[in-house]
Amino acid sequence: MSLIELNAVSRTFGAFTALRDVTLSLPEGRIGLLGPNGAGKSTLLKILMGLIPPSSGTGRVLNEPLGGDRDAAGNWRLRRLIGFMPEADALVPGLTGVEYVALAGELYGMPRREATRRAHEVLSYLELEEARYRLVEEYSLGMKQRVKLAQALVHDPPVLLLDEPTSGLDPAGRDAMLRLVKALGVDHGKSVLLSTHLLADVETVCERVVIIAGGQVRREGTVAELRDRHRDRFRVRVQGEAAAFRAELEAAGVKLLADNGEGEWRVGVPQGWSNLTFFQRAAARGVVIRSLVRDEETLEELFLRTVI
Ligand SMILES: Nc1ncnc2c1ncn2[C@@H]1O[C@H](COP(=O)(O)OP(=O)(O)OP(=O)(O)O)[C@@H](O)[C@H]1O
Repeated sequence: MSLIELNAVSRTFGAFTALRDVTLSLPEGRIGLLGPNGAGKSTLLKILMGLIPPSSGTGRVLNEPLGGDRDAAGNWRLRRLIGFMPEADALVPGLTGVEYVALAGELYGMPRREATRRAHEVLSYLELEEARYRLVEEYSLGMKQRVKLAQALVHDPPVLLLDEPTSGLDPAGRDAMLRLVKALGVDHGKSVLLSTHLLADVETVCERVVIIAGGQVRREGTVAELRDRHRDRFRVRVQGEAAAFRAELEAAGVKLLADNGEGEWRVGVPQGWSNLTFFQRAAARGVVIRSLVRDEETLEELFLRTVI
């Protein structure tokens, strides 16, 4: 089944357009929603969760329409399918960890006893067993992030929408959070939409990535596809009849991306082109290649180029 289908979804706040014409079709799995601050990630998650409606466009999550029906108990059907971890500190002071997570369970429509039972289970899974009877406001930042994740998991939804789950964490806390999120996907079969501005978070956890900037989808695909697409760059330094050689390369479909004016070029090559192809063509022209190195664009460079 498709995880998310969006058809020309836009969202405005007054005169400001936070999301513009977002059309997406995403399979189940672990998906990174990657974009700089203000890109529209939180707005998109809130629309998927049904917290705010789109201004225009339609969509489905696991086949349930956005803004769709309520069940007999008056709960949005969509909300049962989704666990949402907001970026903002949504903790309720005065409650212990277990009370807080159980309350979230009741808000998702679970009977109280079941919500409490699940709260204990989920807190143990997230390594908060010891802390579960302490007040949430006394938790460290890492614990607060985990208890927010716990409340998203309490009703055992198939889909998790996580808004910047590593926000504010130190490297060890970040690693721990990413490990937990990945395990929820790999070991427990949850689909995860992980919103972040950190490419490394996406690379650690996700199979696919949607890059969003200025309220628009800029790229979408598997993380591997995005990498592969950029294995076509070389840096080449030549000696001899450079101009004729360069013209020949361009005629063969090589793109000159940069020329430092001292005989070093940065080029993009067509498919099937190898190191050997350079040497063969150079030899035929009487040109000497003094150095030839692959010059892959890193995913980080790709991301920056995409969003700027
Ligand atoms: N309720 C609102 N009223 C007015 N503007 C809003 C509202 N919510 C979001 N925006 C604006 O929409 C844009 C996108 O915000 P959004 O929070 O979706 O971005 P984001 O990608 O999640 O970034 P961040 O990581 O900084 O939260 C921002 O310019 C923000 O100021």
